[in-house]
Amino acid sequence: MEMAYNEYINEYYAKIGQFDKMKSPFEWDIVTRGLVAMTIEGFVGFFITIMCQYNFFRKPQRLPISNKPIEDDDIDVANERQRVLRGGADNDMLKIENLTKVYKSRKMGRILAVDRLCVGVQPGECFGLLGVNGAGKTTTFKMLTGDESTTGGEAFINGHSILKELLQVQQSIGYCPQFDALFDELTAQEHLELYTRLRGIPWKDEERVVKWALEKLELTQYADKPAGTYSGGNKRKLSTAIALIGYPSFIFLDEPTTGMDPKARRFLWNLILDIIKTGRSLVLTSHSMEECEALCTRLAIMVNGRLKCLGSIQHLKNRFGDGYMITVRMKSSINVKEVVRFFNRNFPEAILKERHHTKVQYQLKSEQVSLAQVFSKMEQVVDVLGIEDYSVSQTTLDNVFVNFAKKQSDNLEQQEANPSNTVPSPMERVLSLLRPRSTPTELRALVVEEPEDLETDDEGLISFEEERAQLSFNTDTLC
Ligand SMILES: Nc1ncnc2c1ncn2[C@@H]1O[C@H](COP(=O)(O)OP(=O)(O)OP(=O)(O)O)[C@@H](O)[C@H]1O
Repeated sequence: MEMAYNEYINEYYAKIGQFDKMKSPFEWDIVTRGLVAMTIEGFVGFFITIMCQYNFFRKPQRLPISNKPIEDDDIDVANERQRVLRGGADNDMLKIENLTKVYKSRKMGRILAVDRLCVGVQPGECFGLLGVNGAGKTTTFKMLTGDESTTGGEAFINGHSILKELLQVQQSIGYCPQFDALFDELTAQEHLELYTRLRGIPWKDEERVVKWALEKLELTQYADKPAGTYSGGNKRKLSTAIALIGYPSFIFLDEPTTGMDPKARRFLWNLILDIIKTGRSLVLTSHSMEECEALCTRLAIMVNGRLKCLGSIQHLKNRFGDGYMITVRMKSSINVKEVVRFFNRNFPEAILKERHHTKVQYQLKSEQVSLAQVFSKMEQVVDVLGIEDYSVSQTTLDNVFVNFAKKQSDNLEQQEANPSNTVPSPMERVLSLLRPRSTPTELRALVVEEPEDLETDDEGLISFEEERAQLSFNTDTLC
């Protein structure tokens, strides 16, 4: 603007013949001043960015975590923990040892997002990480990919530590984040070119790799359109294509098929199956049980940051969902009580799973009653109880998931129930300094037995419960 204005004034002076008043655009107060300021700003900004990247300003505090078994762990989860901690997973592509993350936020207080996660993923495995919203899946991914710092524990990808060799880890992984990290103005072609260069793919191979990725994800027709104009499904495809660039040996896909149409979804599933066949490994999060059934060789369900069950799909169904689900739909809600009474009398072992306006659902173990008995008893009362229709099905992965999902506590609910977590007024802050600190809600439940002597420094062998107690007294220093 200043150059243009100066040019305009110069033209005027030239017209009236006052050539001595004309100024060069490079004079200090016209452009040079701005250029110098921008140069300094550029260097300072770059320096600050580098310092932030390497956590120069604030080193995340880490907690030593004991390798003791956790009492209420499920048997499969406990076995996996033992396998990992005793070195049985040393040859796995991914080894996670007691990975823990505590977030500290002004509004919510401290949140234990991931709690002592232990798991190993073998070569050629597609491992599914399931859980309701807020269970801690994305946080786990972020820690493994270096997006977030870890509060405790360690993980190895391809034998490289995420704490000490993050660069090597990042070179061997592909990551499709939950929210598309795309530049709206760049086209698919430009995105892929950018990532092939970041991945260090030789210039001569760039064109071939980009073409391969575009074709593999069926994005060729959108190659030259800006990503900002893509549909949700196509954005996911592009994010997945970016994750596959450079033939990474380990791939993290965070809800990759969200928003994709059924055809595109199946296409991606086939692609994932092809990847596994090449001996590479994959960790996947999804809210689609159908997807997990189609892809996952093993899966785990996460609740409140902890693994609640782990194993192959068939194993989980056998352990947690064995039996039948009987769904009864009534003509009117008046008969619901009658149906409940009928079940209590005839199938006393049946567990009431759901009860709605005109619908009830019961679960029955298959060894408790045969299918023939179920049908014969139901047929006798269809008309008497005013049953519109009923169905008997084997329990699905959905049922298993819903059972666990019910156990997830909602942080927001806790937050509302605990007014001490809300933002305090300045006066309250001053008063709180005079009061002894209380344990925040999220961690209070876990601080079951407070250690008698918190000062004990047992060379890093402090138990996790003690560590949590310490944590509660040490609010300000946590990252
Ligand atoms: N940056 C953050 N600061 C504070 N709390 C956070 C932050 N990120 C996540 N959380 C909290 O950590 C917990 C786990 O969140 P996370 O995003 O890992 O869940 P998720 O299982 O991936 O859920 P979704 O299925 O919705 O993606 C939640 O309670 C969430 O509120």
